[in-house]
Amino acid sequence: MTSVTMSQAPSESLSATAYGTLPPASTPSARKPLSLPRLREMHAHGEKITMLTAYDATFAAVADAAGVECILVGDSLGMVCQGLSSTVGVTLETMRYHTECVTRGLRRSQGVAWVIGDLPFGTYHESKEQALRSAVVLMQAGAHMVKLEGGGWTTETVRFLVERGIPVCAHLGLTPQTVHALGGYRVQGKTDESAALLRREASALQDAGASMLVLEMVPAALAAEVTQQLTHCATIGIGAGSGTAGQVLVLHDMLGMNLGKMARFVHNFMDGAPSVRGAMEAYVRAVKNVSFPDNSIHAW
Ligand SMILES: Nc1nc(=O)c2c([nH]1)NC[C@@H]1CN(c3ccc(C(=O)N[C@@H](CCC(=O)O)C(=O)O)cc3)CN21
Ligand SMILES: CC(C)C(=O)C(=O)O
Ligand SMILES: [Mg+2]
Repeated sequence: MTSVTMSQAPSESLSATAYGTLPPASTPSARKPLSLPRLREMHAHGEKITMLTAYDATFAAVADAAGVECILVGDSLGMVCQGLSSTVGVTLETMRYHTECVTRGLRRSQGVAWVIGDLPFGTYHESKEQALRSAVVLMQAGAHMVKLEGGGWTTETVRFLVERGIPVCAHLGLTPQTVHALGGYRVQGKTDESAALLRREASALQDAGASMLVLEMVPAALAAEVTQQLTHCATIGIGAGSGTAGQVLVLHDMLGMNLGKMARFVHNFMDGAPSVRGAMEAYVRAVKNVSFPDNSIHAW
């Protein structure tokens, strides 16, 4: 009893000084902020990592309050918010603007989510120096980490950013920024050769210092294998089955809202949920207890 009082009193006064009055300890916003050490701990303990996209202040605050640990300001906003037919047309200025909206919402709601800014097409392709300049724009907008798409050719860039204190999330499998080279939004890593290449690239990205790796639209067995192979980099799946260290979905998709047809890996969490926050809480529960994704429905 004494130890509880002793350990709570100093942290309460410290928090009150730094952040003003905190909500009661039972509210989600009283959770510990996610950090790279906390991420490593979750990964090591096999606790699933939850991620959703968000593009504005209110949705970010609600997702955080629902217990979503990571918020990805995805360049999918080009398709979802701007009505583009791919993510290729999204600019760094647009990503900076939405990253600021999200981080402002989290600041005002005392949210603790880990914010990942998606580097858009063409802003990290030229050189590692260009990538650093682009990453700095998103970090100064409040992101904690940047994400970039691609395999071997990005490893030098990943190392350059990580050495300079910028946490990096890599992205393999279906990389939407290269949709025109891939010939559509198709499953990747189906052949022995492409699966072997993906395994090699995943290892190289981990060695370069990436602490997360999105695996998009790859067979569940391959994603599970890569997840086991990476001990220092947490895989985050989307259309990659239930064997990854965490999951991500596009916000509008999981709320049942889409301009075209839904991808197979999507589940509408508004089904049976009383509110948007309830749907997000259902998503967090389903990812944590590994009931989403269902490999017989949502994966390849
Ligand atoms: N709303 C939204 N959700 C996403 O998941 C998403 C975006 N936008 N924009 C960026 C990329 C593009 N993504 C996409 C887009 C289309 C399919 C799709 O049409 N999938 C079909 C066909 C699969 C196939 O041909 O093999 C499917 O049934 O899943 C999948 C992922 C994923 N990302
Ligand atoms: C689908 C996720 C991984 C993404 O990159 C985005 O939303 O832009
Ligand atoms: Mg993206």
